[in-house]
Amino acid sequence: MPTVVTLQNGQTFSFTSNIATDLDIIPVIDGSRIWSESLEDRQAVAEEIREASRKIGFFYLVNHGVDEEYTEAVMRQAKRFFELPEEKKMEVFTGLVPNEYVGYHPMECYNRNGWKRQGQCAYWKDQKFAALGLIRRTDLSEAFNWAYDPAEDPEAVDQSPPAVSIWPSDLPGFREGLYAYHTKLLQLSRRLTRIFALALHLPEDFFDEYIRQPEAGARILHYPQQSASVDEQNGIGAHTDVECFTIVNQDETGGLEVLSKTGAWVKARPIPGSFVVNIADAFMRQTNDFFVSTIHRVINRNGRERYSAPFFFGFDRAKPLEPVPTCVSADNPMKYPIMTGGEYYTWRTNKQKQTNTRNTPGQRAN
Ligand SMILES: O=C(O)CCC(=O)C(=O)O
Ligand SMILES: [Fe+2]
Repeated sequence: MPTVVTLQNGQTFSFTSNIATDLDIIPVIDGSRIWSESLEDRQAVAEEIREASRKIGFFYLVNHGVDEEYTEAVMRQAKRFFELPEEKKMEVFTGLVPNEYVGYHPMECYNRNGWKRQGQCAYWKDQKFAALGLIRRTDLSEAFNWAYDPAEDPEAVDQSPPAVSIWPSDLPGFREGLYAYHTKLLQLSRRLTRIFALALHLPEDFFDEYIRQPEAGARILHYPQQSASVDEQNGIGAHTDVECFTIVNQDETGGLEVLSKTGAWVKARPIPGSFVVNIADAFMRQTNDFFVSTIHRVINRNGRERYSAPFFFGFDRAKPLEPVPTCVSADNPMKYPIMTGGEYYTWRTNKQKQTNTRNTPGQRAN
């Protein structure tokens, strides 16, 4: 019997086996050419990215130009933060900030894949109901998110938007370490956006006006080693990302899995020095499904603690996500209603925050 799951973007999907395989379906792309002076080189890498983005929606980027000084520093800061006592981390609880995804997301409080039966709910622990099936637990991970801040963007055109992130007290160097990384990833993402324009057979500067003030949030995550089975619990449940594309910096533990088009879970094994890049929902909408936003999850049964740092890049909140002209035609009209980036992100953020079992009605974002 295939398992059917409904995601927060409304999409349903199914898979027949919950066991991930090692199939090599995620291409490894040499990113050095995205920085090349030669348009031919940039077009060549763009064609590889085009194929990856429409077939699987995931690729590894090696030789991406971000020094390991930054990728390692962000992991060190992650370890420092997650080692703090729970009450210290709860000082920056995300439930305190309506509409924004910033701050601390506690362990085992979210349920990304929409499972109904949660460990915290007493009724499912009752013998007579427990007999109805597995007790399913909320995601075994904790996260801290921070947002774009024009003061940390060397290319910012407008310094007026307020910084929305919240920061723990008494953790010197934490904010600085995270923003040093964030600024490098902003630079890489702006460059990649130009390559995505070429990949969509558009002029290279086509999306430039969308990324002067981008939506660019990031998070650090900690996944303890799980002892529960994959059927009972995930590190982060099956989901798609919200913005245009995500750049994931993962440690050497492993655990990220991608759902292939044939319904098999495939391991995105760690490749030292690489980033994993994936297409997210706003880009899939804008390209009228030409690029695919692929379902993924994390299961850490690898015998050690896992840390990761995804960076989520999206277009300016104020701009309508107009269809990409090379992806619509009389025979292939736009499938989605047009809304601004901001309207789309806010809707999705609130949906996600409401799966947090710790939000009290007073704290709930809406
Ligand atoms: O930890 C990872 O490798 C991926 C995390 C992820 O998918 C997310 O935060 O959206
Ligand atoms: Fe994700």
